[in-house]
Amino acid sequence: MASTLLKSFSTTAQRNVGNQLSSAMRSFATIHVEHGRGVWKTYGDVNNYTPGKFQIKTFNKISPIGLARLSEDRYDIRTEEQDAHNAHAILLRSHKLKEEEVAHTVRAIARCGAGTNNIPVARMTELGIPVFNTPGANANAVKELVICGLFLGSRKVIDGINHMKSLGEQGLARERVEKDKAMFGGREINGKTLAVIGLGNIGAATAHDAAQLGMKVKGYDPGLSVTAALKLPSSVQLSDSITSAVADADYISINIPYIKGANGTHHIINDEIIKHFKQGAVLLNFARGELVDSDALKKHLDTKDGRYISDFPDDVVWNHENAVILPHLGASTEEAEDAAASMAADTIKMFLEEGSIRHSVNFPTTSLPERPKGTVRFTVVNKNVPGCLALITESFANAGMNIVQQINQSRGDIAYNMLDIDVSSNGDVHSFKDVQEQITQIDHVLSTRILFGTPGQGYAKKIDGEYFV
Ligand SMILES: NC(=O)C1=CN([C@@H]2O[C@H](COP(=O)(O)OP(=O)(O)OC[C@H]3O[C@@H](n4cnc5c(N)ncnc54)[C@H](O)[C@@H]3O)[C@@H](O)[C@H]2O)C=CC1
Ligand SMILES: O=C(O)C(=O)COP(=O)(O)O
Repeated sequence: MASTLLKSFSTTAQRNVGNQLSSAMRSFATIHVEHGRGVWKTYGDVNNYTPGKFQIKTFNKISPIGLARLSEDRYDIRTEEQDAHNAHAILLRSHKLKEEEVAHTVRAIARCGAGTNNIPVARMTELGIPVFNTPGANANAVKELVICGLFLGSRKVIDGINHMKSLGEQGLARERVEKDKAMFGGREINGKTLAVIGLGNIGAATAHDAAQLGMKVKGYDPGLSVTAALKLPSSVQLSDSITSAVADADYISINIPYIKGANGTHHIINDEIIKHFKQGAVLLNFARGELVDSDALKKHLDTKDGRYISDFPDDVVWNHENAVILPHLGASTEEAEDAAASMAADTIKMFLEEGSIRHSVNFPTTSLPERPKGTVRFTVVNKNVPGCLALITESFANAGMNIVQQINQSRGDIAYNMLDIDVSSNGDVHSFKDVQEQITQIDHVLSTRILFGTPGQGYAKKIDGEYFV
């Protein structure tokens, strides 16, 4: 393949490593790479591209405390309303992200929260884009609302409040209060049984606090890790199926991710499960609306005096007298918003500036020790197929470049590589761009980056043989 890059090894190659690297970084600040089908070339300017800063596209209200971790000198933060067609990363909460909102320049997406069902994760994996979330950052906020839900499901607090408003409007509150309260009797949670479906960050915290409040707690989670199990109170009784967990429960809290498709969790709480619910059982859904089959649930509310406390819209039971529907408030506390946005910002920063990966839902956790002086860091995303890694390392060897340290990790269909290359071994910035070009062309390689420390440079992406920055 023809390259229009001019090679200029001569002078730079002789300089000491420090000069060489800073010279390379200066050259990089002016190099922009345009990619077209089968062609790789450089040119001087790219419309609306801001050299030197990473552009971050945000959706939803992201906590300013979190965003402040992305310093103004290195990050250009754009809101939903602002143009950001050269965005390097996306930060969002519950916005339902469409593929067309992910510009070809986007290298990463971070969800300030737990659930990533609003992001087309499978497609992002195909495109080689890591998706991150913030495990545990908003769990306490949700747990507190689940505990509140236990009380809302036991005591007719909301009906009582509405009644008092209505009496107040008629000037009858004092006269009627003692007589009317008999309409709003309830029960206590102490001594009752709670089944927690999903014992992750929220479920485990809920199990813990419910036990403290005197409840008998049962739990079901086929993916329970040993670490998570050790954090659970010893009194929690583990069940081997949802059915056995819910069978004798007065309260059921569902705290699992929503996953579409085969082996997913769509309508996991369906007629089959709900028919095992006890008379008067209260279902708490602070996870996702789609986990529950509302038609089946309605029968439980209609015929078995069941209750439903949910954080999500529902077309069937939204106005049922036994349902309390909240406007997705679980994570809407200052503390949770700050914690989730801060964790997401730190994760994105780490990925953009160092290439390290943590808290990803589709990429392997990957990190290298700090980049040694006199090295340039490459990262490569490729499909997890045999032989790819050998071709990548061979490209450096063919260019006479020495790999100082490297790591290759895989997860499912994707593999991720970080490689620190000795800059004294060969050439200047153009030699590195040449190697990047060769690596990007390898079959199954999806994207490559050179991290020079100059933000916003050195990215190349290949989709169906077509290159993009
Ligand atoms: N209402 C709100 O504002 C919020 C809602 N959420 C929802 O809650 C969910 C859980 O959040 P976290 O506890 O932070 O996540 P997490 O990842 O810490 O825990 C999820 C747990 O569910 C388990 N699980 C998965 N599939 C299961 C199944 N079929 N049956 C039983 N257990 C299963 C997993 O093994 C894991 O332990 C999120 O995915 C999100 O949908 C999370 C945060 C805020
Ligand atoms: O973290 C989650 O999964 C949530 O549901 C929280 O959503 P939010 O960030 O409040 O829009």
